[in-house]
Amino acid sequence: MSTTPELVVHQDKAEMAGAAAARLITLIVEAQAEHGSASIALTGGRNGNGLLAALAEEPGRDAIDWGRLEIWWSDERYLPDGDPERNATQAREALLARVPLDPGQVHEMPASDGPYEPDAAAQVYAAELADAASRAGSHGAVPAFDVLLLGVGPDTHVASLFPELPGVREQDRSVIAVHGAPKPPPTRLSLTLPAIRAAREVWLLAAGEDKAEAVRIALSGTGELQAPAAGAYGTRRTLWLLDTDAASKLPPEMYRTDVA
Ligand SMILES: O=C1O[C@H](COP(=O)(O)O)[C@@H](O)[C@H](O)[C@H]1O
Repeated sequence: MSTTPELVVHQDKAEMAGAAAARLITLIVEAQAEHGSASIALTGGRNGNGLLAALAEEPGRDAIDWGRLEIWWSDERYLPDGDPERNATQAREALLARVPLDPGQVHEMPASDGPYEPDAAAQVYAAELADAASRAGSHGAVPAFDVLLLGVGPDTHVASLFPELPGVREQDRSVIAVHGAPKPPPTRLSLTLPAIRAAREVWLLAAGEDKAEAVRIALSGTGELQAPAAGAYGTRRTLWLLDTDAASKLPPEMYRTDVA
């Protein structure tokens, strides 16, 4: 079931990151109250890491019960463990190493110096997700993440699903290896659109002028093959968190500027 995108525009990238961090704290606390533990899927990229860094600085982070939070990724750059370009390395530096998380709660996608080739690595992560889903009593291939975060690339890519590449067409698998990505590194691992759509909430983050055209295209009825961001939505809520530059090509009646 698709949910209609809600758009919130913030003054600038820093305000957007701070507001998104505060919003994420609230969501996690509410999810923990509602069903015991919370599960979130992180994104890489500038805006995803900006949000995590803002969360690390936010005093409200102490409201989160860090022992009851499962952390996953929506995509990963297939690089050696600890590589500074890996999404997991950047998330560790921005937040994860600064909060009390047990390693068993942090579900990184496999690294290129591990035992798996990219396609096997995707299968291994898919199996880990399926196991977590079944332990949570779900019949789906992935857990119903409380929130799944996505950065929107200037070409409308989300996770590592790029326009017109085979990954964006995938309907059967939850995780795929991506070969020949137009953005370095060329080899990546990614959740697919059906896996993304299992999330209760999907938040798409975009800040900066270089994202304005991608945001316009994705929200103007373009199909998901041409604009993967258009195919990313949650079962309860789809939220686009933007700054004024990224929203500059949208008609103002499409969005609100409050931070509710
Ligand atoms: O390479 C990636 O890029 C996207 C977007 O990054 P941004 O820096 O343009 O915000 C990111 O969401 C994805 O996780 C990452 O692997």
